[in-house]
Amino acid sequence: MIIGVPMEIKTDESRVALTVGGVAELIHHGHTVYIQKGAGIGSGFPDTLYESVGGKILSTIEEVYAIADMIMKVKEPIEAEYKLVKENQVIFTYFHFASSEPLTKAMIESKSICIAYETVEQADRSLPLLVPMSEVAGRMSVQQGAKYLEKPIKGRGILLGGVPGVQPAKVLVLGGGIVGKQAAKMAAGLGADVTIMDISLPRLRQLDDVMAANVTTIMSNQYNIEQAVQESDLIIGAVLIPGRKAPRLVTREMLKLMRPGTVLVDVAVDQGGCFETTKATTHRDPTYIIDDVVHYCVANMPGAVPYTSTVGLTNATFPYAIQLANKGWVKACKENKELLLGLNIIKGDIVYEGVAEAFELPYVDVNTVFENEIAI
Ligand SMILES: NC(=O)C1=CN([C@@H]2O[C@H](COP(=O)(O)OP(=O)(O)OC[C@H]3O[C@@H](n4cnc5c(N)ncnc54)[C@H](O)[C@@H]3O)[C@@H](O)[C@H]2O)C=CC1
Ligand SMILES: CC(=O)C(=O)O
Ligand SMILES: [Mg+2]
Repeated sequence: MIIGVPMEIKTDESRVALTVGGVAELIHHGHTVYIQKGAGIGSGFPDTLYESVGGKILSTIEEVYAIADMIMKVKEPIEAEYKLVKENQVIFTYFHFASSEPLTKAMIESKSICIAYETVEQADRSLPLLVPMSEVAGRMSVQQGAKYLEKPIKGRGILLGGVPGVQPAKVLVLGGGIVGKQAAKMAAGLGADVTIMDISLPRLRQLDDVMAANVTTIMSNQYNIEQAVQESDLIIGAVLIPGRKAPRLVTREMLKLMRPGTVLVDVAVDQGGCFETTKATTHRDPTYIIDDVVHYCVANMPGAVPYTSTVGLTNATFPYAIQLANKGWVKACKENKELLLGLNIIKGDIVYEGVAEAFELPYVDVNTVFENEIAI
């Protein structure tokens, strides 16, 4: 198979979809890998290193899309890339379709096969291709939150851990999954007074068992959230209902109850966000203020630490990529239930229910599509 790795062109996104080791392994299995010039530089992989293991460098993004049977990316195609995606081409990347109707419609029109990292799902319902980036974003959310709590950038002016004789900041984490757990660990490690809310009691039990004494677990409901936001300094949005739009837990009205300078970090922004006032921002211009409340809503947080994120991400994606390359998408997805759940759009049909529901578009059972594929 011919695999293409374009350079990420989302603002300040420096991750790349394959490491040099990954390229070497694909070539070892008989595949050809084209990498766009400079695609790996931000993650520490210069073109010469890719070439040293047999990777082929192409100068432009157009050439990469034109030649490849399968495109491996990190972030969803952005508008400039829509027209480059070809019929029957496999696109293996994060899509977060439920948060973007234009992207969904463009990929339907492209007639490509869209396999979304974020919906590949294991039998225990874990999301193996989201986990490593959620670990990064969870840890980063506290780093960013601490920074934006500083007064010169309009935060409350409070140090997360306080100092002896002074109370620490209060951190509220909405959603106690991967992002939430990592965020709580970091905030607790810095000495903050941390509360995690989740709707899953078993999850709250697990967290209670492993967290430090300065972390409290509370059931997530509208009343508890409304109470907690009033006394929190930093609120981290970390909820997820896989493949669907994030639930809006913090309303615009609730901002009025918060203290001026409260910082909201909405990690769930890539699924539409869990604050009503969330709108996606970029690393270059990461925050905005509404009602004196600082919002940080960067949809590709791990992109800012590509040395860590590229390796973390590709450690997880590579075992699936090699199956897609060796077997082709139909056989790979039929034989691997985890990959099957990654299929979101196939040649114009939406085969992931949450995405169809988000935009009230028709949903097609993936098995019907498979029957047609095999009949061809
Ligand atoms: N902005 C960025 O750069 C990044 C964003 N993310 C996003 O972060 C979000 C969280 O991801 P993970 O932690 O991996 O998901 P996860 O599935 O591990 O955890 C989500 C948690 O939210 C809980 N939840 C669902 N509804 C809730 C509610 N109403 N109240 C409280 N909790 C609720 C679930 O029970 C679950 O424990 C996702 O949208 C993911 O795409 C992940 C990585 C990077
Ligand atoms: C998960 C995701 O969207 C990211 O790592 O950018
Ligand atoms: Mg994202």
